[in-house]
Amino acid sequence: MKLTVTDGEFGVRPPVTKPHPGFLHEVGEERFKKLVYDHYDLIEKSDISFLFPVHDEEDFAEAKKHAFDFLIQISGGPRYFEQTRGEPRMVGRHAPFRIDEQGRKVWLTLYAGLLESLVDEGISEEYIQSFWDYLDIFSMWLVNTKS
Ligand code: HEM
Repeated sequence: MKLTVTDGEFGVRPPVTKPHPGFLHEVGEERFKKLVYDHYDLIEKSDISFLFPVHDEEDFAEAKKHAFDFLIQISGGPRYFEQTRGEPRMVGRHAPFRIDEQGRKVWLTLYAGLLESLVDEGISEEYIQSFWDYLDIFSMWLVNTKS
C-alpha cells in the first residue's frame, strides 16, 4: 500500500476509477462516517481551514454531512447525496472556492494518516489503496486555481 500524492498538472483531468465496493463493505457505514468526519476535524485545524465554514457550527456540520453523503455514494453505498443534494456536479460545487495544488495536497495528506490507521483495524490494504487512488485522482479535477 502506498498512499502518496500524485503531482497534478493544472487543467489535466485524468480518468477516475470509483473506490472498490469492498472498501465500504469491510469498513461499514458507521466507520466510514467517522473517517469522513475525522477528516473534517483535521481540516478545521489545518492551513486550508479558511476555505471551509469553520466559524459556523451548523454550516460546518452540514459540510461534513454532504461530504459523507457523497463519498459513501461514490463508494457504492446508499445514494444519500442524490437524495438530498441532487446531481454530483463536484467541479461546479467547488468552483466558488480557491483550490490550488497546494491546498489539494494538504486536503489529501489529512486523509493519508486516517486511512493508514485502518490497516490496524483489519481493513484490506488493496481496498484502502483503491479509496486513496480515487481521492488522489479525482481531487485533481477540483483544482481550479494556479498555485
Ligand atoms: C476527491 C476529492 C474531493 C471530494 C470527493 C470532495 C467532495 C466534496 C463534497 C461532496 C462537498 C459538498 C458539496 C455540496 O453538497 O455542496 C464538498 C465541499 C467542499 N469541498 Fe470538497 N471534495 C474533494 C476535494 C476537495 C479539496 C482538495 C478541497 C480544497 C483543498 C475541497 C474543498 C471543499 C470546500 C471548500 C467545500 C465547501 C464546504 C462548504 O462550505 O460547505 N474539496 N467537497
